[in-house]
Amino acid sequence: MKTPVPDYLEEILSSCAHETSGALADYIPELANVDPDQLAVAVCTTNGSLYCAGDADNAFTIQSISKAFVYALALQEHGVDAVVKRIGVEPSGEPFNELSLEAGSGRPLNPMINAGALTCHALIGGPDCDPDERFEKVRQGLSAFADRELDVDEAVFESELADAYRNSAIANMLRSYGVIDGDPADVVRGYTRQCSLRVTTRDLARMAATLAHGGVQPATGERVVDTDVVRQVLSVMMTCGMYDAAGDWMTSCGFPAKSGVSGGILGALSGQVGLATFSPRLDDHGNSVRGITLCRRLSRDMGLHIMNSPEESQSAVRRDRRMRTRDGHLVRILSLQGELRFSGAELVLREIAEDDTDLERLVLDLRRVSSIDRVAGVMIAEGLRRVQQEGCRVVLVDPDGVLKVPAEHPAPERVEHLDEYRELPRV
Ligand SMILES: NC(=O)CC[C@H](N)C(=O)O
Repeated sequence: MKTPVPDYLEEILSSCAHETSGALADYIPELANVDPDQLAVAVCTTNGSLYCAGDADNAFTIQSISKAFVYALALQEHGVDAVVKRIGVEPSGEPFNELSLEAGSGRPLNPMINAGALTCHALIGGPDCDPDERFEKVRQGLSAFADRELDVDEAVFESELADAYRNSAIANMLRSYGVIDGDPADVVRGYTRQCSLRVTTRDLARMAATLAHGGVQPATGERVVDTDVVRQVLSVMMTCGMYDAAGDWMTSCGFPAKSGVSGGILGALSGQVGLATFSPRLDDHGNSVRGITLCRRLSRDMGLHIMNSPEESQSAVRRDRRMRTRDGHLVRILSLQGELRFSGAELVLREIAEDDTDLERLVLDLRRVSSIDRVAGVMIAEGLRRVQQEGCRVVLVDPDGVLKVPAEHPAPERVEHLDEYRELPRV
């Protein structure tokens, strides 16, 4: 059997291949020289399966997509609180290269606009780090996300640096307000090199999958950043990743994403997939026109919108039986199923709490439960502790050990199967 995923990706590429609206970014002269018809998509799951279509191995510069990853590296190095003191997390509603700081705090509004990204670059390695060493830390960090040594497109770098008046103005503003230390020219140079790192659509999908996988690179198994760092990065991507088109993006695509002026878009949905698109023509916000069309399709077809209503889920309680043992004890057997989270655990606890019979034995059959998350585990363990305290004997049928009972709670009895109770007469 040939998996249908590549055919699907080919199909969505051909459905938007005819679109030619938008324009190449030309404020970086070298970017105006690329082939505008390039088109690619790549999807990488959190278990490392990668699917590509179109020009997925064509190289282009990462540009603003680097901001999400350098933010991750800064958070990892300094901790979330320290970074949030320096760079805000509010969507700016302004173009990415606006000269603006948050009223009151004087911080850049967020790390996805240039003011925040320049500040973020400067945080890597601390204030005394040599600028070349700082860039090398950034390059190595991004390479770890991609599982490939990334290098710089020197022509794009020189081309942007020669014309970097706007970013120099922003860096000088940051220096004058004491947001960055050191020479603003070094920060602009390092940041511009960071934006000139060369990637392919395939690389971006791998980098995205590392975010979707909680900071662990799916192919290497290497932890690149911690889970709390990833949560912070994805949250800021969700609210600020598409600049002044963030609201439109949220409603139509609804997954955390970051775009760059060379035409890439990277998106990540926690626990599921990382994805990337590449098409160089941009809309007025600086986002790839066909990239947005592709992301809308992917979101709709693959159910990636984080606000989608969950599919109708089964009740956590699959069966509820009462029996009396031969020696006369009343037993209630609750058979549970599925993935137990807060609402499932609440249902189970309510069923037990509302039991007005003189319950002497409670059997929880967990063989059809696939997982119990942390909150549901704590709730059920506490419920069981309480019924045990009231003198009820609790038995778990949990051969796979899905319920982890905290050490300080009385350990319930565990049996492998229900045979002991199966032949008993029903009440
Ligand atoms: N939106 C972008 O991709 C902008 C990145 C570009 N290097 C800049 O700083 O202007």
